[in-house]
Amino acid sequence: MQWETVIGLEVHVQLATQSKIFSGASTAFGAEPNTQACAVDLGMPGVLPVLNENAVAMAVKFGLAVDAEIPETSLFERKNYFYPDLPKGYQTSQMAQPIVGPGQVEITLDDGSTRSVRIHHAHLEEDAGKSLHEDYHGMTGIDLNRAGTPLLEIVSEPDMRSAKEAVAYIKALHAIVTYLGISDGNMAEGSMRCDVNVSVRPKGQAAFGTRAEIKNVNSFRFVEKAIAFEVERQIELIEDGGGVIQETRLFDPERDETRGMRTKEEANDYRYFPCPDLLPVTLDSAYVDHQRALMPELPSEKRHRFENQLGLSAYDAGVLASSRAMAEYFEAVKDVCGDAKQAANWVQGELSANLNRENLEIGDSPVTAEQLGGLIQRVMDDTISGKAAKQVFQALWDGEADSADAIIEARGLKQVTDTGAIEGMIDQVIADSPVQVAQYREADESKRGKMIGYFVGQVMKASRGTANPQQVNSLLKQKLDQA
Ligand SMILES: Nc1ncnc2c1ncn2[C@@H]1O[C@H](COP(=O)(O)OP(=O)(O)OP(=O)(O)O)[C@@H](O)[C@H]1O
Ligand SMILES: [Mg+2]
Ligand SMILES: [Mg+2]
Repeated sequence: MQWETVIGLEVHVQLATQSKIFSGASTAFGAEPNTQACAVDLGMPGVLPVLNENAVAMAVKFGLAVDAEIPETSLFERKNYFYPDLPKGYQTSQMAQPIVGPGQVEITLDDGSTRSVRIHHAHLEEDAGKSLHEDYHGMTGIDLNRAGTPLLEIVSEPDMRSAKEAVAYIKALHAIVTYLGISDGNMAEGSMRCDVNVSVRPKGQAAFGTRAEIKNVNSFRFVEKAIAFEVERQIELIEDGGGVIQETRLFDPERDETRGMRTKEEANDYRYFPCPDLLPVTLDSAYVDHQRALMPELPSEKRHRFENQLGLSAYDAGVLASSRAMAEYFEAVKDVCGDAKQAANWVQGELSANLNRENLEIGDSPVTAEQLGGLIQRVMDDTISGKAAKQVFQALWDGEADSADAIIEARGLKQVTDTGAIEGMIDQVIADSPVQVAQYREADESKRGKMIGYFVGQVMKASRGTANPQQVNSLLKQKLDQA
């Protein structure tokens, strides 16, 4: 039997506000446990939540970035459940009337093809606290610092059909939220967490199979592994005559497997009801237009501009626009050297190879955009050869000096463009190679182009690579053709 995988994702994005969604407590990461949870975050009696306007603005910007409808009215509701990290006994969330309506995201697969994934909706909610199982000698500690941190939960339609598509989708969301500056997107610190819903069905069947939901998968690689394991588990279950039950599972990154946690609650188990402490949120079109005007250029817009205005290939444009940091670095290099194609080649070639090798993000590159732009300038104005440029790059990377010019000077890499000096070397090579010269002069014009390579090589060797190859070529031609 041929099986088809169906995937839908719930992605929780931590919004980059300074304070919490309903209180003034700080959201800074890494503070001492329980120093950043105030009475509002804990739901103490007699306190009232006040909605953080920045969280609203961020959610609206996200909605506009995915072509979503922004409903005029949205509503906060209480989602009631008991858990030690939720002392309030309910999470303030949105259900029936979320802040962002249906939209869509364009995803790019490894082969460069694109497709669209529909967004069902996105809603605002508060985060819960965190259980700390490791550090307390057999006891579980509860850190409530995270309680009340604003989250945007982005719920996709079950539109993805492979782990690769799911990863491409998360990457597309990551690019959007970091471009918008509404989240730092740091997956290791939990700023983006995915619940992965997976089901399988016989190929050709219209109805979906029963889904399992894998909670809190927090890296691109784990998403891929969790899906691979889950798909196999479900197919095996069904082929053995059993069935998948709708449940919440946990991914164990040490064993690359998912394990059952609890059977899935139905929405009505949560007894959602409108939060009596918070007014409905009403956004008029002037507000939405204002937010639209504040939006920066988005990944897909940048990609199209790189392609259409700067003349880059679709592939190059896609890679360079994939993160805001990469796009900004590339544009800074281009502005210094004045040539988009050269800038693209160097950023994706030499620079990326070095970053990958040392496992660095572009933001941590030891070579700055100004330095790389300066180096490319020296290649373009023929001060150094392409070969010498690689040496200079490496020296910049190693911190040998702080500009390409200083390294070129110190290492004596300047190309010889003085015609007299080059002519002297050419004359010497011609005098030393009587046999080759005779062969060249007897040969047809059509063969000479190839034969000249020998002489160019000799002259370059004599100059230790510093002669300008184009100049060597044309001067050699003149001299050899003369006699
Ligand atoms: N048969 C299916 N196979 C795979 N994914 C599915 C299937 N049915 C629904 N999904 C996906 O599951 C997700 C359901 O998320 P949603 O937030 O609506 O509900 P939930 O998981 O029940 O609620 P909660 O927010 O409490 O986890 C969506 O992303 C949807 O696309
Ligand atoms: Mg959900
Ligand atoms: Mg869910």
